[in-house]
Amino acid sequence: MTLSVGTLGSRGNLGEPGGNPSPVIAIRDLAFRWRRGAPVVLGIERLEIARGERVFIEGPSGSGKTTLLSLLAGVVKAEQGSLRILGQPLERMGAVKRDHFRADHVGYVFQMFNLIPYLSLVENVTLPCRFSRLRRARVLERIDCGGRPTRCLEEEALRLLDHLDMAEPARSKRSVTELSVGQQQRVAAARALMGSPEILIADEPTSALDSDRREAFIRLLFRECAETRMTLIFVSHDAALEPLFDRTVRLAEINRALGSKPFGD
Ligand SMILES: Nc1ncnc2c1ncn2[C@@H]1O[C@H](COP(=O)(O)OP(=O)(O)OP(=O)(O)O)[C@@H](O)[C@H]1O
Repeated sequence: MTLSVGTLGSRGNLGEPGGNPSPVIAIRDLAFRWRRGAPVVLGIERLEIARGERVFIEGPSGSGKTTLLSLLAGVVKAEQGSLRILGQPLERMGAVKRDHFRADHVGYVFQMFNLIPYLSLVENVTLPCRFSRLRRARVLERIDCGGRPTRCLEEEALRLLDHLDMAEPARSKRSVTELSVGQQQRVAAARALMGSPEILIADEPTSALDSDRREAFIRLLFRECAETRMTLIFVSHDAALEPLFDRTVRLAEINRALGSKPFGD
């Protein structure tokens, strides 16, 4: 099955200085198995996602949602087919290069948030800028702090936390361990947004929240993504959230490794 691209803009992808409206994510004939000899768990003929699109990934348990996110983030690599992110072929990159690529271009909100308990809220949020010079440079470009980069990073972290209604806990130096689940989630989102990565991936980030707070969180996420036309890939089991998104990708429909859809190894 072929999914069409919603063309939402034309900022040039990496390696395409002409600024063609090429997709931020492009998959062709991809096959992934967790280890050699094991069955293919994800087989996607074609999937394209445009810059700025907000995509809801839906599918039953075991259909490969988290596997797809791991591939998009470059945590794992497909043995067959091609996966281009920002025009770059991830399948041709080694693990170290993929780690750098992820640090520079992908923000990830994990299901369990993965905040670091011995760091302050602001330090948790500025973390991506320790791993990525590009994300750090983007913050420093945006804020003038009189040549004091650490202050710039802290200011940006506080701005993001403020937008996510977390400025007060950050200023009062609350520990990560004292935060509610909803508050931890917002810190995790601020961390993923820090340094404006082109792609934001969120894996079930709302599963611990009640429905009102889920929707409020998503709207906050949308607002931040819209500022830099970030592409949002969002996985959830909650069908009520689906209409908020530009598009839904149904893995049960496109994953040829599932059920009746034969997949030629
Ligand atoms: N690290 C792993 N090693 C081996 N197999 C795995 C691993 N992670 C997932 N799988 C297998 O890959 C398939 C897809 O799993 P995945 O976690 O991507 O599904 P999912 O749609 O995210 O499920 P859920 O909604 O339950 O989180 C399943 O058959 C699963 O058992």
